[in-house]
Amino acid sequence: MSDVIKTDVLIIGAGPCGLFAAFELGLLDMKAHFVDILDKVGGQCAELYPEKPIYDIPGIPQVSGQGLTEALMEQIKPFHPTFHLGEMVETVEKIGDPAFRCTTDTGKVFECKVVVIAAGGGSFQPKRPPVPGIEAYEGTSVHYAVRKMENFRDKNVLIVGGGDSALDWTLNLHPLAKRVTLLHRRDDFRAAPHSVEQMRALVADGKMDLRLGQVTALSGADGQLTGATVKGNDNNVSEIACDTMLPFFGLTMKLGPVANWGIALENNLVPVETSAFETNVPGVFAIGDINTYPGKIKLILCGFHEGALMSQKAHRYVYPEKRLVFQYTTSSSSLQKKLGVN
Ligand SMILES: Cc1cc2nc3c(=O)[nH]c(=O)nc-3n(C[C@H](O)[C@H](O)[C@H](O)COP(=O)(O)OP(=O)(O)OC[C@H]3O[C@@H](n4cnc5c(N)ncnc54)[C@H](O)[C@@H]3O)c2cc1C
Repeated sequence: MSDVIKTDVLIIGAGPCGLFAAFELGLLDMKAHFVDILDKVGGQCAELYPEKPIYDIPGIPQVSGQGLTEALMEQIKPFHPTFHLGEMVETVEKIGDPAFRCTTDTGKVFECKVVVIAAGGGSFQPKRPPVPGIEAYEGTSVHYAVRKMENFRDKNVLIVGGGDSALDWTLNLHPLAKRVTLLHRRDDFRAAPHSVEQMRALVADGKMDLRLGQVTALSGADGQLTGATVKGNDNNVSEIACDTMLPFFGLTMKLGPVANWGIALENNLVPVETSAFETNVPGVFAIGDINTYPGKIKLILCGFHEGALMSQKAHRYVYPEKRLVFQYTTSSSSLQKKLGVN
């Protein structure tokens, strides 16, 4: 077993509600670690609408999804939360009263007093392209994310898609890979225009290939890809030699492993009581889009409120011997000291 990471609170999901919870926990001296399946923080705000303006964050008339994420990161800085990105919490196991052991898909192990499920709509999961038999190559030759660029050195890489991820990885991997081919179903890309221009310049210089069409079959053996059959827009069928394929067809949200943690669920949401947003398992809380209770609305501001109330109850589990005295940040010198604003 890898070294166990001990923390007061493990927050599963670094969306806006999880991020703000670290602030409320920090004010009450609780240290938080985050795990998020995405390789960035901000949840839906950063992944689904980074540039769209949000108009209903209290006191902020207008802020973009990315702007809100950055502001929340700035706000929680004094509490130095630790982020484990690109990892999914797979198991949550009760080991005390309350105490939990949580493991991720990369084998990290956490032990904590309190678990905060801030998993939004669940885990963002890559959409699988409709290619027969693709499952046999997943994890060996077909990858839906680039965790380590070095793994693609000297590979014959086929990147499929026409959005930002496809274009970004085309540009990032082409200096490293033996050859990169970008395949998209039409000669029209949804990615940032300057990335598209850079890609076209590389194609013009003969440094990479661009093909139009769709993958209809894969060839190889024992999980090792050797080629992809492509039906071109002109209906011609051809073979692209490749040992690695990276399809970027977007993300869907699935509840994922939350369903296996022994927590009561209701229509794929986690029912909570509304004084602290605790689940049916004492010490496990659910805040933000993942929870449900009478009157729930899926707004970021509701998740912020839930994080504040959750922290009060979490304090009882982390510091059972300490009495909590309510304080305002405006007037408490002790809170201001924690925030470094004295
Ligand atoms: C287009 C659009 C516009 C919107 N506009 C507004 C608006 O104007 N105002 C407003 O208030 N709300 C708006 N919303 C809703 C708002 O974005 C959500 O309410 C908010 O993001 C919920 O935050 P969260 O922290 O609960 O979850 P999320 O933002 O969904 O984040 C959850 C995180 O948990 C991670 N995760 C899930 N399962 C696991 C696991 N097992 N292990 C590790 N990580 C995991 C996910 O990867 C994700 O990053 C909008 C949503 C969309 C899609």
